[in-house]
Amino acid sequence: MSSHQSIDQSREVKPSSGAVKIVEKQAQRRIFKIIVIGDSNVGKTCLTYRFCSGKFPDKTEATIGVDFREKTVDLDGEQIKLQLWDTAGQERFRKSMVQHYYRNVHAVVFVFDVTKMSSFENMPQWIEECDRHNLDKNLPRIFVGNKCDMKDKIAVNTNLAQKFADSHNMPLFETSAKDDEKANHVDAIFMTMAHKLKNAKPMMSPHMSRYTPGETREVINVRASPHHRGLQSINPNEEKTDNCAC
Ligand SMILES: Nc1nc2c(ncn2[C@@H]2O[C@H](COP(=O)(O)OP(=O)(O)OP(=O)(O)O)[C@@H](O)[C@H]2O)c(=O)[nH]1
Repeated sequence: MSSHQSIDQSREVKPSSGAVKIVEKQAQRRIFKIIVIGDSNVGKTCLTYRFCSGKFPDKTEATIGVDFREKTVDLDGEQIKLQLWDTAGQERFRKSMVQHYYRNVHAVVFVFDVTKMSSFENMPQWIEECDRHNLDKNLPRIFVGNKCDMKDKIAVNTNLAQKFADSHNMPLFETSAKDDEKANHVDAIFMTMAHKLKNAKPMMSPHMSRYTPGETREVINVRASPHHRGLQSINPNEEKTDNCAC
């Protein structure tokens, strides 16, 4: 039995009620957890914000712990919810949360900054971190070079990035969270992932599905002032709350 079916059964509802139909529709919606990882300052927050809110954030600060955003997308008539876990790149802001990132993950987006060679050179370490946390090597993975709008500062050329992506069996996307003309391109990254997930993965684990009917956007262990990014704050001092999907 799928986790969502068990939600349906836990609700006492009358089959003829209109409200029941809504509940059932929500309960059947599949949810996928995608973690976005890479060095600090490469633009993980801006990419997830661009996808979920359709714009480049006015202001960002280093992520503390993890920011959590969601977007529901329509794939061939099926509503799929993508939960994007925007993780802190700075080691000191990751420590307390890191074990939560890697639970029940369905896909990974690796991000580097095309203007910063070190962010590309550190990629093997991010892959190793995934391995250390026993992430299934067959999970869909996408490799993203961000900040392509800074054309005169490009340090990592496409050939090099493509070679790395090929050697790790990942598609490469070079994009810009900032450039409005590339907004569709950012969408394409996450929609490609959604398509891969739709075909590859059946359901959320039962542990996570407890939270599936809600439509709220939440932040776990957020930065000091998340509101400018359109996020809601849970208690920033709590590592884990009842609303935490980890
Ligand atoms: N030019 C340009 N700047 C960008 C782009 N994406 C992000 N930035 C800038 O890069 C800086 C870091 O962006 P963030 O999205 O906060 O980076 P992050 O990877 O989430 O950083 P951490 O939270 O520390 O891990 C900010 O000043 C952004 O404005 C982009 O596509 N082009």
